[in-house]
Amino acid sequence: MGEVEHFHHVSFLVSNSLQAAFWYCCNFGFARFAEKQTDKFVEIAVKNGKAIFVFKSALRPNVAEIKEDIICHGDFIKDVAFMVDDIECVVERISKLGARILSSIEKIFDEKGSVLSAKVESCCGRLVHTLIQNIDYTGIFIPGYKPTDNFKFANSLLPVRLNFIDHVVESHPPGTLDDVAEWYKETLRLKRFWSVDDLYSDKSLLPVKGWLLNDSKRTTQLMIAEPIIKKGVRGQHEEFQEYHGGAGIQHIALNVTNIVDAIDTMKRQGADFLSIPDTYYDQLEERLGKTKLKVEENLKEIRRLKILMDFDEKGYLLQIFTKPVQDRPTLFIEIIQRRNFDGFGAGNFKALFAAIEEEQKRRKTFFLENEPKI
Ligand SMILES: O=C(O)C(=O)Cc1ccc(O)cc1
Ligand SMILES: [Fe+2]
Repeated sequence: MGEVEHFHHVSFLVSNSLQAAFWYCCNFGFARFAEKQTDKFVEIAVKNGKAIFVFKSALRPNVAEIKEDIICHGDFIKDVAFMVDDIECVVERISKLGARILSSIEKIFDEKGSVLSAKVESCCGRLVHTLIQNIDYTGIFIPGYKPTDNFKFANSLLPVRLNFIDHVVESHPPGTLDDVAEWYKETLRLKRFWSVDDLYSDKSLLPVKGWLLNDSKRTTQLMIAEPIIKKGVRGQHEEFQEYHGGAGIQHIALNVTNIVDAIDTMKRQGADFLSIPDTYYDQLEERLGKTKLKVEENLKEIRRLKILMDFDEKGYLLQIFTKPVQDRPTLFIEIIQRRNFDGFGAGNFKALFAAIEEEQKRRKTFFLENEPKI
């Protein structure tokens, strides 16, 4: 007991929740469905399938609880919320470990029933984790949120179907993964499922260390990553941490059943993804030609839409990554489809890392000598 069941939602702290929510609805097919307002904050919840994002902003100046956060990080993911089976057990373990309990267990309720909820600090910068255990809640989201209609304009767009949050990736400073993995094991019972000490070891690209942590049923996938520092250049995690202001969520992957349809629609409606060279698809088709794997999708469409593909003898995954989704080069979104393949696209790391480094060079954040002199 005392285990995580699945991601419940992800909550962003932003300067204007209305605009952020609208932007996510237009780009990724979310629909606004719930809202909560207090004297200090407004929160807007958007949903697509089981994936729920919440955007929170302050309604007045100098709100103490978030002042530091907003000054330091800009718009960012503040809270990765988990559904747990026994909140008392989890909170007790967390307090024993010495982590701060930001809100102790509380029963929250409205006319649709109740849940137990608590909030704890994480070991990932200023990220927090809300923990939720259901009692008998039948409402739309969490007690206290009122239903809202979707944005009229977003309703008129072509639909995009997402399923759920496939995985979340945290970016940590170099040399800290052991402690981070230990923290998630001791608190949330997330265990290391696999680890790669060098996610991509080609000498021409910058290495990243990444470990995948899972709950026992493997429905919650949390990846923790850190850079392996190289002189003279700023890798993707150094760039993230420098612009974000420390450790934080680097990307969120959203699971889909039909990635070709989803990406075709998202691209038509303006979502901006990393570009992949044609040579990647020449090599992919050659490698696929040597296997007996049956691919349902049209490879011409995969090439046209610049979707990445990795496979083994049993199945395959298709994935694509957006450019950063705010002014700073920090958080990005991944769309992923799995067909009998629950690993990570190790065969895609080269293409992904090359595309990210290309973007870094374009933004002039890759080489350290280009650092702006303040
Ligand atoms: O391939 C994926 O979807 C991953 O999530 C792996 C990953 C982990 C860390 C990175 O900096 C980049 C990619
Ligand atoms: Fe990912």
